[in-house]
Amino acid sequence: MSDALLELENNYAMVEGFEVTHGLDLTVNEGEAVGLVGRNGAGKTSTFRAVMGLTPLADGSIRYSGEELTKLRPEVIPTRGIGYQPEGRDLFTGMTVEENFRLPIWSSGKARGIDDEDAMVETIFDIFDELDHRRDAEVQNLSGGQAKMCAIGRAMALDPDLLILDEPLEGLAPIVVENLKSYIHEIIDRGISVLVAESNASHVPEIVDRMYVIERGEIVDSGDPDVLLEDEQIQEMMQGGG
Ligand SMILES: Nc1ncnc2c1ncn2[C@@H]1O[C@H](COP(=O)(O)OP(=O)(O)OP(=O)(O)O)[C@@H](O)[C@H]1O
Repeated sequence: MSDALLELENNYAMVEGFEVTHGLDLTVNEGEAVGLVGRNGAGKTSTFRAVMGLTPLADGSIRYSGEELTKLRPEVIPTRGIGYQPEGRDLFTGMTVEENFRLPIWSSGKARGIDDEDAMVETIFDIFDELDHRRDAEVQNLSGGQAKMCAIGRAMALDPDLLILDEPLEGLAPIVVENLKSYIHEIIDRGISVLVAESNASHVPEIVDRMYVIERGEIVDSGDPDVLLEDEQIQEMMQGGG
């Protein structure tokens, strides 16, 4: 028996009436950190949005702990244990850092079986200790690195078993990238599985155990990130975008 947590099989994701992934298969096993690497426009975001029920599939299945997700409404999916950090600076503006963490718990904490809202919020601030003194800051006033931390922290609010991160390191200064990587390592060390998209493949071997390469909506290779990134064809493919 496999210990698969998330299983995408034969996915054809549709965006604005166009098929943007073509028979995509991808698996994340329990406790695993997996990368999805490809140029901008390759289909990483569409794949993640399909998992979260935000982009429809023309065909295929997405199972999480054996349950078919494509039959669920999008608001139910995080309550099954999947946290999602969308690409970019997508936070609840006009609200503080702490309110961004509390909002998912207010709306869906009960459905996820979270009894102690305060304890959950403090667990997030324990990981992202740098945000502790900014807890009352409105999120639009955060630096780029702090905003990414807040977005990942918010994705942790429903105590996920799997965290999906869409380009968490994008647009950050090198020192901030190192900082973010150490936070992601801490999350992995806590036993949370991670699926992370990156268009800059160089960061990925330090974070993940296994990686998929996506090109024009298809998985073209998968395996050990260090080995894949040595491959000249993959190096060529990654250049000229991302
Ligand atoms: N709103 C949209 N309308 C039309 N086409 C779209 C839309 N969003 C994405 N696409 C197309 O879908 C394909 C996959 O895009 P997707 O955003 O999933 O790729 P990506 O690998 O995540 O890249 P990026 O990092 O740039 O978001 C691309 O060809 C893109 O042009």
